[in-house]
Amino acid sequence: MRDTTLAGAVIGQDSLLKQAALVLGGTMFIALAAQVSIPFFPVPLTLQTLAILIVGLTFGARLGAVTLAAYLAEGAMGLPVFANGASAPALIGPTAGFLFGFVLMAWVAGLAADRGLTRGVVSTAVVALVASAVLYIPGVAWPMAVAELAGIGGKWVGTSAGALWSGWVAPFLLGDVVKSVIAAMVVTAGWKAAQARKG
Ligand SMILES: O=C(O)CCCC[C@@H]1SC[C@@H]2NC(=O)N[C@@H]21
Repeated sequence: MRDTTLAGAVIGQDSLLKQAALVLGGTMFIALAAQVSIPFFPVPLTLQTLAILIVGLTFGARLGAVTLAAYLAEGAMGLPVFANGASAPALIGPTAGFLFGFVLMAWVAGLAADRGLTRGVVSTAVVALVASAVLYIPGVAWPMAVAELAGIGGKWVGTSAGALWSGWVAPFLLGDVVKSVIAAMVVTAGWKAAQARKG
């Protein structure tokens, strides 16, 4: 049977042990990428989204979303896995919408992978761009309204549309394009290598 995900083709996702190893490895990869950042305020530019795209595109929707849920759990437990070594407090800070949205982002990328849409560079880059765009829905909804509804205070809560654009969206758009193309190149190269190995 044809493997639907790259992780399945390379190491298999058939046993619980393999799935746990993938989830653990995925969270470590994302945590490392989170430390590569340019500390813009209030939202840093980081390599998290590149790592999340690669995880989602490689693991598929279910395991990708589980990996991101595990990543959030690690941070909630106090591990310094978020940007700039942050942990639990970030889950109610200005970037919390992005953090929770990472689960959705990995799921969207993984869904396309599960459907076989991530074999060519162009289609994979388009999928990665769509998943990157979807992330801004929770990313912006959080400071715009959700944090206030959740009873969270802060200068960034209920901020203006202009500030949302200049703090939460605009600085990252070019990077999203670059990260999407890199993720697509990595994943399609992975598929080529996996196929060459099979002969
Ligand atoms: O606090 C965290 O660990 C999350 C940081 C979120 C950064 C967001 S993700 C989308 C956008 N692209 C970036 O490079 N930075 C922001």
